[in-house]
Amino acid sequence: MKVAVLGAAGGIGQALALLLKLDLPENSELSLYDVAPVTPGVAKDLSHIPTSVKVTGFGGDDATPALEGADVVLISAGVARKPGMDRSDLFNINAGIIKNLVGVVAKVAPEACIGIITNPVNTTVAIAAEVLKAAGVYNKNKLFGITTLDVIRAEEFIADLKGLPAEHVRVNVIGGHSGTTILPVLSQVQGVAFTDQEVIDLTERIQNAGTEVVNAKAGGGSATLSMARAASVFGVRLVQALLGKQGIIQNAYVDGGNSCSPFFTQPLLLGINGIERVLPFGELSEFEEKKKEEMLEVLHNDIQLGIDFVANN
Ligand SMILES: NC(=O)c1ccc[n+]([C@@H]2O[C@H](COP(=O)([O-])OP(=O)(O)OC[C@H]3O[C@@H](n4cnc5c(N)ncnc54)[C@H](O)[C@@H]3O)[C@@H](O)[C@H]2O)c1
Ligand SMILES: O=C(O)C[C@H](O)C(=O)O
Repeated sequence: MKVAVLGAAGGIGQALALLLKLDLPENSELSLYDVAPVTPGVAKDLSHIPTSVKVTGFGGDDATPALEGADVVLISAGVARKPGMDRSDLFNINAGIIKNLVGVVAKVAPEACIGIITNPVNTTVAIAAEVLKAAGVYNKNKLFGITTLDVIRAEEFIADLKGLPAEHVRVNVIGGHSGTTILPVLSQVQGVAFTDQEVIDLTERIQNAGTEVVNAKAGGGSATLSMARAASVFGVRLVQALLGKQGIIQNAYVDGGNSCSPFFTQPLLLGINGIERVLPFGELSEFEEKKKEEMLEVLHNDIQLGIDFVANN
């Protein structure tokens, strides 16, 4: 399997490349691309780590050589937030980046699974879908918004609050990836009881965790190391499923035929062709059902913004 990382010289990209070099299945190929000229050097640096994962790197304006033969494409190319910004403020710059890069993927690696990291994810995934549709190569089972960071954050926050090993906590996070569209389904967490106030506080903290990091980095960007971990978990599990490993369930933001939204984050059974089955997100508490209904207008508007962007550009 060949995995390409687009945006590979960035804060997420370099850390993600390191983790994939270490964690991808034996004899996988890792291809790095970024407009930054340092990218071949990032690959050379990683190539000195003794694993069977072979790394190549490409800089400049053309992603084509990095995408040749790619089975999975992970995209973190784009700008990150500064304090005072919402993820939607990144749209004006990142929309064009995603449109252009996915256009190259459509030409060079039309069968690849695509994982979008670049914000605003609620919108950039819709942009990617429209670009792939226009190229005649759209496969809804192979396009993912990577929202795994919300899941690992929820697991850590709950473990910390309840004094549990984070490795033993599993949380289903649904919706999208911005503010109130991020909905952790705390009522489904096994073996843990929450007071009503804990549910309110935890939900808000998980929804605002990105901003927590942006503010703490004081203008130095947004989450990179935790995102690299999240994206590497997603990427490695997707590759394992593509290679035939059974029973891999992963939440991601997808065109899953959910009646509540054209794109929605929910549990997925992964398989050799990407999404094998979209799984139900299960029963929600009254609080969660209310939060879900409240977020849908924002989510729908975010998605429409992406559709309109491709239609008009
Ligand atoms: N999905 C999530 O949960 C999540 C989490 C954290 C960050 N993000 C998003 O990921 C993106 C990247 O964040 P970062 O901290 O790595 O930013 P960064 O600025 O450190 O890195 C971005 C990289 O993209 C590259 N780039 C820009 N335009 C490009 C193009 N056209 N082709 C190829 N490469 C290009 C830049 O050269 C840079 O190396 C941001 O949009 C951020 O909001 C998403
Ligand atoms: O918050 C951001 O801008 C980055 C990312 O979406 C996050 O959740 O950390």
